[in-house]
Amino acid sequence: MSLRSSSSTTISINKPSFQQSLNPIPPKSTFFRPLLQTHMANHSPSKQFSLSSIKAQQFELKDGFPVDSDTEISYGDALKIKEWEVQMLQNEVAASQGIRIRRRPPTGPPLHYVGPFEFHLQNEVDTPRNILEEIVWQKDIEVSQMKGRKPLSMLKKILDNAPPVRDFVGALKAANSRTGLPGLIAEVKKASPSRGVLREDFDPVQIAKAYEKGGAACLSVLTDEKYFQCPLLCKEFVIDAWQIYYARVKGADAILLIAAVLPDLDIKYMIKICKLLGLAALVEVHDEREMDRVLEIEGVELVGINNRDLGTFKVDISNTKKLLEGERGQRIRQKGITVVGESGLFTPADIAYIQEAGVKAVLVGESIVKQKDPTTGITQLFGKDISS
Ligand SMILES: O=C(O)c1ccccc1NCC(=O)[C@H](O)[C@H](O)COP(=O)(O)O
Repeated sequence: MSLRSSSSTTISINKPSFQQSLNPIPPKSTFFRPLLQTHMANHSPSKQFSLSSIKAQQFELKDGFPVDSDTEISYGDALKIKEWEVQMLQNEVAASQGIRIRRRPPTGPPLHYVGPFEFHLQNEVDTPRNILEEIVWQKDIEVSQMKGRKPLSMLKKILDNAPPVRDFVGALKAANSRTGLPGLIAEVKKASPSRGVLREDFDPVQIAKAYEKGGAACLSVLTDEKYFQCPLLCKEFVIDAWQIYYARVKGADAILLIAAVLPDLDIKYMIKICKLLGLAALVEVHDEREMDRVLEIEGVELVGINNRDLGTFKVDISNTKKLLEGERGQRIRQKGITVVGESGLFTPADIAYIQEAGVKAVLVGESIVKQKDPTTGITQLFGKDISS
């Protein structure tokens, strides 16, 4: 749409400027409620715009620069601007915590709009900067659509029909005590953004059964119907509390929370929901700053150190060691946190290396899912049979 100022300069706002694939429906700000509520209380449209004659700050261009003017715009547009501002505020808060992944803007930013924040080039704002950001923006659309089909109220009604939660952390600890090796979370995945297709003949049930036979303590899969004895991690890009309920309804026993994506308040809130539902939360970090943030959050029992940088795909297993060294490592042990070493583990030497660093569990995908027989793949990975 466009606004026409008194000097008849046309200024476009809310232009559908996203990549086509990212723009089928208007997303909603569903999360970060405390912040959003505070922000909306201070900036509520009802405070700034009357319903009958809605006035908003607007801009005409003079010598190419925006100039405030008092003109009428629709209530809907005013709300869209607010929603966009709140989203930008969320990104600002996340950035202050070192989170480089931004949440998808609710609409294209108004061109030349100067709100509480200043914007620069349009492309900086409406184009994902790396694969993880793209995944998260796509997830926003997916979750909005799924929530439309299965609202939270509906999920809550069928929550009791879900199978009982199995003890995810307990299973890892038990495997560690039994074998003297890190408990294995075996990942069922057909492909990944960094490695492409890993297995053409992909039968998730057969692979999961082979993992179980090979001695996996837990399984990591995309949310699916439950077929297995092992506790299941729903390996998802969780950005909305709704996904946690959905995972539980589908039989998950644990979910993944990625610190590179979620601000502290979101992680705290989601951990509370996990506890309410009896789920374990695997909180994933990649660097020291993320680890330090997570160590400040109460109730974290399971931390995954991802050796893969999800922005660049670079894998370095010494990352696990680095994050478990010195005072930080001591703090983790004092807190009784179970640490999972994730990604890039291919050989018994790799397992020994990160076990030495202090992990009690590992999350492994590629090296075992690619094997013709994943059961044998597990034995080869650990250098011995860990099934009994
Ligand atoms: O694996 C990817 O390419 C990837 C890209 C973007 C986001 C997440 C991604 N993977 C998730 C994981 O971290 C791994 O699936 C998991 O840790 C197992 O790793 P691996 O044993 O190296 O398959």
